[in-house]
Amino acid sequence: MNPIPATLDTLKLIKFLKREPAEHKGNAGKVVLIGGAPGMAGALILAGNACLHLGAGWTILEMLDPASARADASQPELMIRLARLDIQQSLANAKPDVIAIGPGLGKSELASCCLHAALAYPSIPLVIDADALNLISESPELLKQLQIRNQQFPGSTVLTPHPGEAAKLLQSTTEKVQSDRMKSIHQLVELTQSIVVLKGQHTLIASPAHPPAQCLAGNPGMGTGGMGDVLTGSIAAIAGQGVRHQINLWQATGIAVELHACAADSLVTKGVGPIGLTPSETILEMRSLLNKLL
Ligand SMILES: NC(=O)C1=CN([C@@H]2O[C@H](COP(=O)(O)OP(=O)(O)OC[C@H]3O[C@@H](n4cnc5c(N)ncnc54)[C@H](O)[C@@H]3O)[C@@H](O)[C@H]2O)[C@@H](O)CC1
Ligand SMILES: Nc1ncnc2c1ncn2[C@@H]1O[C@H](COP(=O)(O)OP(=O)(O)O)[C@@H](O)[C@H]1O
Repeated sequence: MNPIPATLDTLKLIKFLKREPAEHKGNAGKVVLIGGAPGMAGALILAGNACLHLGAGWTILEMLDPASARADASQPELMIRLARLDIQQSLANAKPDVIAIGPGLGKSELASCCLHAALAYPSIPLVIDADALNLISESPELLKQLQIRNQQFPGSTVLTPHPGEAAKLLQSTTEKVQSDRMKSIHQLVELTQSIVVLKGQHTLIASPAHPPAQCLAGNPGMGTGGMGDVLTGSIAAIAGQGVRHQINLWQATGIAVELHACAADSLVTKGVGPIGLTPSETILEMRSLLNKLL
C-alpha cells in the first residue's frame, strides 16, 4: 500500500531568489538548453523563454535545427547556437551552471551524441525531458550512464516524464503508469536513481532521498503542446539561480512545478483559459507570481 503523498509546499523558498543590490548576471546562473530538432525548434525556444523570464543570468540554446539556429528577433536575449557533434567541447567552453536537454530533441545520431555529452558533464544540475527520456528508454548504455552520474553526483539530475514517457522508461504502458502513479514514481526513482517529476494531474515529485510529494495545483488547460517545455526551462532557471542562492535541485524542481501549476490556475481565474491557455502566457504569469513571492 502506498501512503498518501505529502502536498508540495515550496513557494516559500522563492524568497531565497531575492537579489542583493550588487548582484549581477554571474550570480544568476548560466543555463545551456539542448534540443529543437527540425520541426520542433519551438519546443526549445519555449524552454529558453521560460528560462529567461524566470531569471537565469544567461540562457544559451544549443539548437539542432540548422534553419532555426540564429538570433531570434522576437527574443534577442536568447543566445542561439547550432548544436554539432563536438557538443562536448561546446559545453566545456560554455562552463554552464545547469544543463537541460530534451525539448524537441528528436532521436537522431546528433541527439544521442548531445545526450551522452550532457550526461558526461560532471556535477552540475542536469534536467532531462522529452525525447532525451525516450532515448534513455531505448538505450541500456544511456541508462547506465545516467545511473553512474547519479552515483557520482547524487541529487544533481532530474527527469521530467509525462505518463507516456514514464511508460517507455518502465517498458510499460501509459494506462499502467496512470493506474498507480505512486507505484510508478517509486519504480522510476529506483530505475534511474534520479529526482523524478511524474507530470499530469497532481504531478508527483520524488527522489532516492525524498518520498513523493504531490502538487495539487494545475488544471486541464495545461494540456497544450509546449507546456512541459516551459517546465523544463523553469526548473533550469531556478536551479541556475539556486547555485548561488542556496536552493538545491530538489527544491528548485518543487518550486518550478508549483509555480507552473499555480500560474496556470491564476490565468484561469482571470478568464485566460482553460480553453486556449498557452505556454507563452503561462511563462509571463509565472514571472509575475515569482516576483510577488520574493
Ligand atoms: N512547439 C514544439 O515544437 C513542440 C514540440 N514538442 C516535442 O515533441 C516531441 C514529442 O513529444 P510529445 O509529448 O508531444 O509526444 P509523445 O508521443 O512523446 O507523448 C504524447 C503521449 O503521451 C501520453 N501522455 C502525455 N501526457 C499524458 C497525461 N497527462 N496523461 C496520460 N497520458 C499522457 C499520451 O499517450 C500522449 O498521446 C518532444 O520532443 C517534445 O519536446 C512538444 O513539446 C510540443 C510542442
Ligand atoms: N489535467 C492536468 N492537470 C494538471 N496539470 C496538467 C494537466 N494536463 C497537463 N498538465 C501539466 O502540463 C504539462 C504538460 O507537459 P508535457 O506533457 O510534457 O507537454 P509538452 O511535451 O507538450 O511540452 C505538465 O507540467 C503537466 O503536469
